[in-house]
Amino acid sequence: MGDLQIEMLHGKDQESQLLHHPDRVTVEGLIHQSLEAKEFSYCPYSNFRVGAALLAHDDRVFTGCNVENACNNLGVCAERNAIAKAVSEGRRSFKAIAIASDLHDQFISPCGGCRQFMREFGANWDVYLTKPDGSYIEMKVSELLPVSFGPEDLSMKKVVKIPNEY
Ligand SMILES: O=c1ccn([C@H]2C[C@H](O)[C@@H](CO)O2)c(=O)[nH]1
Ligand SMILES: [Zn+2]
Repeated sequence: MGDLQIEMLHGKDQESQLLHHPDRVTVEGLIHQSLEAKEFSYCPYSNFRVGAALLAHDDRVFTGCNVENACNNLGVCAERNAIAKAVSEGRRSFKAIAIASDLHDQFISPCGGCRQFMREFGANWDVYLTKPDGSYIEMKVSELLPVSFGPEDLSMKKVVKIPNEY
């Protein structure tokens, strides 16, 4: 590694930087923000609070909580809420998302819809599945949603050309 690169890594968790992961302090901060976001959860139907904190490429953090509805299927998950906030403020590139719930013994696992929503913005970024004590496991979007379908697939070669107008 060149001197310049070493200098750029100065003061950071070098291994994390080399692996293109956020450093430990950043990860812990993001988890803390997901736990805080959980406090705003609106979940009168499930009583299942979820919070998310999404780290964009420019290091801005967007938080989200689940927001339920009397018309049940209109509820939105914490992760999707955070992603929609970020995209609606011009961010489409993400480093990581932390997800928090109140489950005592389990790491919160995102639903299938949220996995697909994350995958829309790339498969190679980090997801931290946490417990309320701040412990976590780290997974890539691609591990949570293997053999995924994404935006690139829409423009792959097809056997027939479907005209725009029928
Ligand atoms: O990863 C998850 C799992 C569940 N929920 C929400 C959806 C619903 O409001 C409640 C119960 O499923 O928790 C999330 O927001 N994120
Ligand atoms: Zn979800």
